[in-house]
Amino acid sequence: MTANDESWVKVVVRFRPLIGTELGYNPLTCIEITEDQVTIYPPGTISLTFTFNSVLEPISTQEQMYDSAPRNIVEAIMQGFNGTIFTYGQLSSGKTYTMFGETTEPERMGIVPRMINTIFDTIDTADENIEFLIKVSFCELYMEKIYDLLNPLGNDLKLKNNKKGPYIENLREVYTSCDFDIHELIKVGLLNKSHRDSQSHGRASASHTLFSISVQQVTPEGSYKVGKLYLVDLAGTEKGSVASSPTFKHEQMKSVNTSLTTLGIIISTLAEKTTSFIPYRASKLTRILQESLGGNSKTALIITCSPSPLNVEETLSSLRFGTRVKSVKNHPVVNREHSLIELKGQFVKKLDIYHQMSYRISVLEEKLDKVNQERLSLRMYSAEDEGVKCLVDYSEIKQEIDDVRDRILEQEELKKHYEMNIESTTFSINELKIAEEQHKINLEELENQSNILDIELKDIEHNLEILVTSIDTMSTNLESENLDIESMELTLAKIQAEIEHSKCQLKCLTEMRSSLSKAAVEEQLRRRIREEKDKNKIMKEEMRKMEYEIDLLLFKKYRDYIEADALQATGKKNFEVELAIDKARMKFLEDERNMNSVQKNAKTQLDALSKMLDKISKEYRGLTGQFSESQLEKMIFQRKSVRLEEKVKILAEDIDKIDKRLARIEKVNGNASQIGELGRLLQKSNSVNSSLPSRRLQYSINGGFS
Ligand SMILES: Nc1ncnc2c1ncn2[C@@H]1O[C@H](COP(=O)(O)OP(=O)(O)OP(=O)(O)O)[C@@H](O)[C@H]1O
Repeated sequence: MTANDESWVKVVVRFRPLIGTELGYNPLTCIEITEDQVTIYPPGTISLTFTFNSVLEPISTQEQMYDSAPRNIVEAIMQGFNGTIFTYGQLSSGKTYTMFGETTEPERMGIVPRMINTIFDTIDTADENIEFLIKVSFCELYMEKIYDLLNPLGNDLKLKNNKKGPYIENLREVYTSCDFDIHELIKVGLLNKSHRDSQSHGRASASHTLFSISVQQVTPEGSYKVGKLYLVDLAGTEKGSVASSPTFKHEQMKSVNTSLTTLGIIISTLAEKTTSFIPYRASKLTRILQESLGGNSKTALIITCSPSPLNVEETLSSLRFGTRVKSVKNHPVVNREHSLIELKGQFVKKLDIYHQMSYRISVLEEKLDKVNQERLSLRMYSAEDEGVKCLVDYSEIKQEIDDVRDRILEQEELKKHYEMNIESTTFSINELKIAEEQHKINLEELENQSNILDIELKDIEHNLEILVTSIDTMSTNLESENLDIESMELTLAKIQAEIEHSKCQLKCLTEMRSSLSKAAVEEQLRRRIREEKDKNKIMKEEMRKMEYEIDLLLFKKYRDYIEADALQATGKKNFEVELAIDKARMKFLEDERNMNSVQKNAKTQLDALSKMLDKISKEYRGLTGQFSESQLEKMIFQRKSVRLEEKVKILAEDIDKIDKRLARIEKVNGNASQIGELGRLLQKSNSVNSSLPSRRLQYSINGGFS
């Protein structure tokens, strides 16, 4: 089997040694291997024989397995082909052992570690001018979800398509230049896998693992070829009579079945060639491996089987699957691209051959002309048998000419091909030139933009300086405003103390006023007047009584006078009566005097009280006015203090904003693409800046903020 072999899907069957309960079963095996064939003897029924590219005994070594097909595919990768190696089989049939083996023991190493050695052996012996670029990825497909085994955070990755075909988005691809690194990466990947497997029962058997390595080679002339290899350890097929885990859940089985059934359908469709539609998109596995199945890839399927009659059904099922895969034809081609220098070199060589051929044709044509001339002269002069000889010579030459013509045609074909190549290359060159021109224009534009950006940057720096200065000024203003606020607060406290004092005074006055209210004074006065009037009344009563007594005495006197006249004896009595009258008159006058003085006193007191009342009222009015003034002043100060607080808040916010902008500006300074943003920020900052002095102005004009 060579790398250039035409049908490039190889199927190898590998039987593993007996394990577990198989060792105690009788008969031990139901298989017979003869070279590329295996005959299965199912208990109680007829035997079936299958032929494959290779069938490996249970005692086969890992090296024999690697040499059966994988090695050729790996070598083909180094020639620029794509390749895929699958391991397929029932649960615990030896898929993982075949694919990875035991990486610590060289003899028991599986395909993957051996593949790495082959690649690096080839690199070691290759032309030292060739540059190799190697990248690897390692992922797991479980329940139709893709997990990155080289990145523990790479869960449920998306499968996307680009013009090259399907690819896994965000899958970590590690570039590496030494085999040790790749061995380490595999260890890391397997560790991640076993960690994930331990979190979910049955996952190990229900997941497909995909290891991929791509090798790109670049010559000093610029041509390159790239080969990509997929190594796929498929999930176990559904029924595993020996080791099927009780934890292998229904959903897991369903998912495994979906992908493996799709794989089977695709392989059957490709083998039968009944339709051109291949349902690659039915599962993620087949989508990823599209090129490996019926496409541009050299593919090997390694079917792992148990030799025990206990697993005969699964073994037969796997072998039938392998038979179908065998009929699939892939069409691998080298993924190569020649450099322009190489194409030109080839063209020059072919041109040289063409010129040589043309020269030979002209020589032969000359020869032919000569022969024709000879033949003519022979026809004219020679016998018939001699003519036959000449004709024989002529046919040989003709044959030679025809050959040469064919070769010329071939060369012309080649020439055309190379001309086309050159044409397309020239076209590409022209396109490149156009692209270069465009690139130059873009470059110029970029330079212009860069200049503009430089200017803008300078502007920004300048504005920044202004901004910093204005921030300083604002800070100073803020400080002085803070001082203002402090002094205003002091004044306010004083005023509040005064208001409190005034309130106390007012309270006292109010109390005084209530105790000395006009009504009360009036009432007091009225009472006194009433008392005086009563006294006066009593005195008047007494006076009336006295007048009555006087009248009575006068009457008596008159009567006595009359009687004295008459009697002249009553002269003494008259004198006594006149004396009593004089006394009563004197008392009356005194009482009248007393009453007048009491009235006079009461009036003086009333006047004094009225005056006092007026004075108190005046004082009360003054204090009330003072109190309302204080209240007004307090309100004004309160309003002023609120405004000042608001102003302080605005200033603090402005400073905060400016700080943030400054931080952003610093950030933006290093990134020219964000300069527009910076400009906007700066404008905003400037507007903030410019708005501040106007506020201050307003404040100073109005004696406060409005
Ligand atoms: N060719 C072989 N030589 C020696 N031991 C083998 C061979 N093949 C498989 N084994 C052993 O058989 C057991 C099962 O193999 P392995 O785990 O590779 O099976 P599997 O098909 O990958 O299982 P699963 O489907 O569960 O992933 C392991 O203990 C392994 O070491």
